[in-house]
Amino acid sequence: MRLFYIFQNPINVTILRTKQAVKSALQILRNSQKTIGFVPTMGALHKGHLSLVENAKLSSDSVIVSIFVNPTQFNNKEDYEKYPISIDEDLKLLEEKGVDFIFLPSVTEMYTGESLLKMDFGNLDKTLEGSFRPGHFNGVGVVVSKLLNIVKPDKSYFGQKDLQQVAIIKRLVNDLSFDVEIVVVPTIRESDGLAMSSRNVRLNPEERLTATILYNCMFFAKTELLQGGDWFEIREKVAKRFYDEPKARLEYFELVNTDTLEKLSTIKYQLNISICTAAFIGEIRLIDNLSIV
Ligand SMILES: Nc1ncnc2c1ncn2[C@@H]1O[C@H](COP(=O)(O)OP(=O)(O)OP(=O)(O)O)[C@@H](O)[C@H]1O
Ligand SMILES: CC(C)(CO)[C@@H](O)C(=O)[O-]
Ligand code: BAL
Repeated sequence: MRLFYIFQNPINVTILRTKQAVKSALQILRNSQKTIGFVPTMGALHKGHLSLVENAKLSSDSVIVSIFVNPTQFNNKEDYEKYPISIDEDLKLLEEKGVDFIFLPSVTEMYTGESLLKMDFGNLDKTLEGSFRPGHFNGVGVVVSKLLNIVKPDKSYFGQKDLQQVAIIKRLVNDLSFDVEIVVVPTIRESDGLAMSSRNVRLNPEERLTATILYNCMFFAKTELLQGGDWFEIREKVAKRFYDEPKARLEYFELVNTDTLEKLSTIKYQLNISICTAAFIGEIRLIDNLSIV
């Protein structure tokens, strides 16, 4: 019985709720030359997040995961209020994965009053998500800067699913000389292609089936492009597929340079190209992207 109990609780994860607690706990590691891998999240964890944790475990001595639903990156009040929260389940999953520390700050621990700092990333935050979620990347830029300053990791892990976020964070880290390596982890998908996302739990069963339209359209477009198809004709066909699906509403479907996010109309003479898309499935807004070349 006792052995069983020990087996069920093999790892001791430490929960840190304040900046000071993070500082003290990680200083001990730094003093003994241990490398620190950091995975920032907003919780409601799934296999996509766990893949970031696995990558961190492989290349860092100690792993810290933050769970913080950052209010300043939500441009839509209802999206913030309905953002899925499953702390108990999250802690269990992270403990099973062998994470060393979980940073679980409150909003008042992260923000004292209104955040006045404004970040401008040029074209990077004006296009794609930036056009539809005003202020979103300012909120992401500020909170990621705060988290990196608090944790001071050697490496920090982000998902390719949020391609624009990756481009912006790389730029942020470079421009502000954060001493951290940004590691980008491929998108983990369900067996039918849907990118794993915390917001997927808000889809009803019918919407969950419809949600495959994002991946299916990107896959269709990629196949046509690689066979020499014209981008604008392909996009017309994609728009029609969305139009014919009453539960889906397309916001954008763009061909872009993966690093600069510059919009493209051909895959000729270029490398590093992705399709990026966002769509509402019912009331739930999902994003995804697919690398072309
Ligand atoms: N399917 C996935 N595969 C790999 N990484 C992912 C995946 N989904 C999210 N991530 C990454 O996990 C980190 C935390 O993301 P976050 O907590 O916002 O989850 P999410 O699933 O993207 O939620 P949502 O998009 O609904 O806000 C980000 O770096 C994000 O890119
Ligand atoms: C990077 C992040 C944790 C900042 O709140 C968030 O944008 C996310 O989960 O992708
Ligand atoms: N991973 C994206 C976070 C957001 O939608 O706010």
